[in-house]
Amino acid sequence: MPKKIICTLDQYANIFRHCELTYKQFKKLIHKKNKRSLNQQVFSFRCKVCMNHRDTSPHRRCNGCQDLFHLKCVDEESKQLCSKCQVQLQNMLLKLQYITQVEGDTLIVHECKSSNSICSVCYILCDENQNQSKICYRCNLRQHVQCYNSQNEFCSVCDQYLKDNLPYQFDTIPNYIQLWKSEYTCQDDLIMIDKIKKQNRVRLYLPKYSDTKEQQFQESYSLIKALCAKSIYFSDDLTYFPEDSKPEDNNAKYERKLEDLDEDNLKSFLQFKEFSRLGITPQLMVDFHIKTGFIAKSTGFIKKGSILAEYCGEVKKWKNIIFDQNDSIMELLSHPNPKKTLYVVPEKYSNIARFVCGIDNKIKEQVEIINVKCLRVAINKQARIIMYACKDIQPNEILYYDYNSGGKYLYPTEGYQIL
Ligand SMILES: C[S@@+](CC[C@H](N)C(=O)[O-])C[C@H]1O[C@@H](n2cnc3c(N)ncnc32)[C@H](O)[C@@H]1O
Repeated sequence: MPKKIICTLDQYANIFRHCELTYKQFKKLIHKKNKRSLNQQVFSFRCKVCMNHRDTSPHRRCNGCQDLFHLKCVDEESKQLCSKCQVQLQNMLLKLQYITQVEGDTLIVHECKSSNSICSVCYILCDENQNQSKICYRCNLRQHVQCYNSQNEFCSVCDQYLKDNLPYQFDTIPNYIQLWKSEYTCQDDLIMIDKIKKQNRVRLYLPKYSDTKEQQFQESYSLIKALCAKSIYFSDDLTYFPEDSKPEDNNAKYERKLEDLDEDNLKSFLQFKEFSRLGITPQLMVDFHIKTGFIAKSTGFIKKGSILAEYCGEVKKWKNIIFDQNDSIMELLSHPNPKKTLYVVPEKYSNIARFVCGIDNKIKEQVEIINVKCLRVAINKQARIIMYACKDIQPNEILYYDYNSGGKYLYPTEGYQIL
């Protein structure tokens, strides 16, 4: 029988604040998990909690995830950890030693190891075996169904956080995403260096954009919300953290197969970038699906050949992605020396492209629904990836792309399904 400890709610709160041993275990665990991406985070001087503020008010590094946060953005008593790690710590402590129950204003803590969790909203035990709880897609914590905001993919705490922190007007979105910009994101001028005589095999068009500001706002907002939920900053260009790669590593001469973008296609792409860099998407939005998480789908008719997005994220060499858990890796530049082959890894910086659903190309029905393809091109002598509609796309269609179309099977798609 597990040992029972009875304590008041105040004492309960203290258990989670002052359990030194488990706190250290937690720190070690999180530290291990983040060791690889630690250097990278040194460069992202953004508050982990409010995300969008770059002011120089007092800040510190979280002892858990090592990200920076403003002191003003966390509780007085818990200055060692950012708010996300605090909740994780609470749940982890619980999993290690306690199950709690509230009876009146008294809390009963059962001392035992358990796979159960407390609800991150009401702090009362959730039984994972009964279908009465859900996991929030932002904080990854479990909540009772009644504590969850059922209208939404997020728990009520995260939902409120996003409502309070995200822009609520279309005109404020470009300024908002400016705050997310990294100094390592390469926003180069796209210029036509040489006239390309040979036309590209695919004709790219500037897509149609929604007619009303309200609709455009819904689209951009859905993207920003999904990015924020996954702690990804918006970025519409490739990002080169010095410890991962340098822009010079992306030299199109290493890969002969890359096409230079012809004059008409470059023109369409330039026009497209003027909008997309401001966070304005073509008629696309990010929705949520219970089975796959976030998905990109159309909000209007999209003509075959329309540009949908540039595939953006951090650029990494093979050796830096080998142990990567990222689920959206895409090859950028195939180098004769495989160690120098470059990949786009949208882990911290990306755009709508990383929400495009994958398919399992061993299943015929799934291949048939592909409506997005990529054109891998050379612009300013650097490799870039442009996603475009490979067929007409009807309103409300989910976008599907074969992430293994390069034939290297880097991307696990077993068990994938059509939604
Ligand atoms: C490129 S990301 C797509 C965005 C992702 N859904 C998210 O919420 O961040 C790829 C991941 O989405 C999920 N996914 C995408 N397409 C899927 C499909 N057709 N069936 C099942 N899972 C899919 C898988 O978890 C995969 O690792």
